[in-house]
Amino acid sequence: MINIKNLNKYYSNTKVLNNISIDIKKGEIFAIVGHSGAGKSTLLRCINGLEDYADGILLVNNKEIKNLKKDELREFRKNIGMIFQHFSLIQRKTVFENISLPMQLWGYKKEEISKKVNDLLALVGLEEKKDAYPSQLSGGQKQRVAIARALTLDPEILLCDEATSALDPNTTTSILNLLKEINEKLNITIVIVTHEMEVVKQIAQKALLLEHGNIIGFDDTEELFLKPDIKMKEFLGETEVVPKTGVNVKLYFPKDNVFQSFITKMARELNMDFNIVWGKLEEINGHIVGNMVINIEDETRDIVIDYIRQHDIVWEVL
Ligand SMILES: Nc1ncnc2c1ncn2[C@@H]1O[C@H](COP(=O)(O)OP(=O)(O)OP(=O)(O)O)[C@@H](O)[C@H]1O
Repeated sequence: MINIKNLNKYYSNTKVLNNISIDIKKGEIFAIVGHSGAGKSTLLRCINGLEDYADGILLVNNKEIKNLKKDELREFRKNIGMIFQHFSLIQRKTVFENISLPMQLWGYKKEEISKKVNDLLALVGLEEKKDAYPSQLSGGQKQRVAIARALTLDPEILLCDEATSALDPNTTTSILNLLKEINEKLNITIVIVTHEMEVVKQIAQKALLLEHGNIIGFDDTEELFLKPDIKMKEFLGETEVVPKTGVNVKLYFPKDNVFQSFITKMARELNMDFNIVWGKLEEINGHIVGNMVINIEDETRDIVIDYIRQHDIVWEVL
C-alpha cells in the first residue's frame, strides 16, 4: 500500500531523511519511532504529500506522490485521514460541527453528513457530546473527535502524529484500543508516529526506528523487542545491571514458549543451580514475550550454552 525506496529528504543542505526504504502493507498498524528530531514527522508529511522529497520512490497505492498534480493531490489527500498531538479542533464549533467539516468542504449533502457524523460519534463513543464545545471535553475526548473527523471521508489510511503524546497513560490506552478497533472494523492502514515505546508495544505490528534520519531498526514489533540489538537497546535506554563475576546469560523467550519452565527444566536436567539475576515479561502487540538473565559459574559455561543451543531459545552472553 505504501512503498518507499531509497528516499532522501533535505532541508536546505541538511539531510533529514537518509535512504529510507520501507513497505507498509494494507491493513497494517505501522509505527515510526524515534527521538525528537529523528525525522518522523517529516517522513509522515512526505507520505501525505505535504513535503516534497529530493529523490527516491514514494508510492501510495502505486502512485508516486511527488508526480501528483494539484487536483490529484487534493483527491489523494481525501484518502488519508490525519490526527495530531494537539487535536487541531476548532474551538468555536461543536463536536458535531468539527466532525462535519471535511464533508462540508467536499460539498456533501446535509443528510449524508448527519448520518455519517452520527455513525462516527457512535463509533468513537461520543454521542452524548455532540453539542459540546472542545473546551468542555477531556484530552481523550478531543482526540476521539479528531479521530471521527479524520474518518469522515472513508480514508484507506490514517496517519497519527504523536496522537497520544498529550494524554495520560490510561487515556493513551483507550485511544490506542479505539485505533485498533477502527483498524479491525474498517480495515484502515494506520501509521503512527511516536517517541513512546509503550505505544509501539501496545499497538504496532511493525515498526521503523529512526535516528537522525537513518533507519536503525525495521522489523515486526515482537522481533524488535524480543532480542533488541545494540542500537535498539541504546534507544530503549536499557542498562543491564549484572553481577561482575561468573557468566551472565540472557535468554529471550518468544511468545510460543514463554511460559515453559525452561530454567527449572535446565536446572533439573543439568543438575545445577542458577542464580536468576532478573527477568521480565511484557505484552507486545497482544503477545506475551519475556527475557531473563541467569548468572552461572565460569566452569559451567560450555555445558549450559550447549544445553541452551539444543533448545529453541534466543540467547546471548552479556
Ligand atoms: N520546515 C523545516 N525546515 C528546516 N528544517 C526542518 C523543518 N522541519 C523539520 N526540520 C528539521 O528536520 C529534522 C527532522 O524533524 P522532524 O520534525 O521530522 O523530527 P521528528 O522526529 O518528528 O521530531 P519531533 O518528535 O520533535 O517532532 C530536525 O532536525 C528538524 O529540525
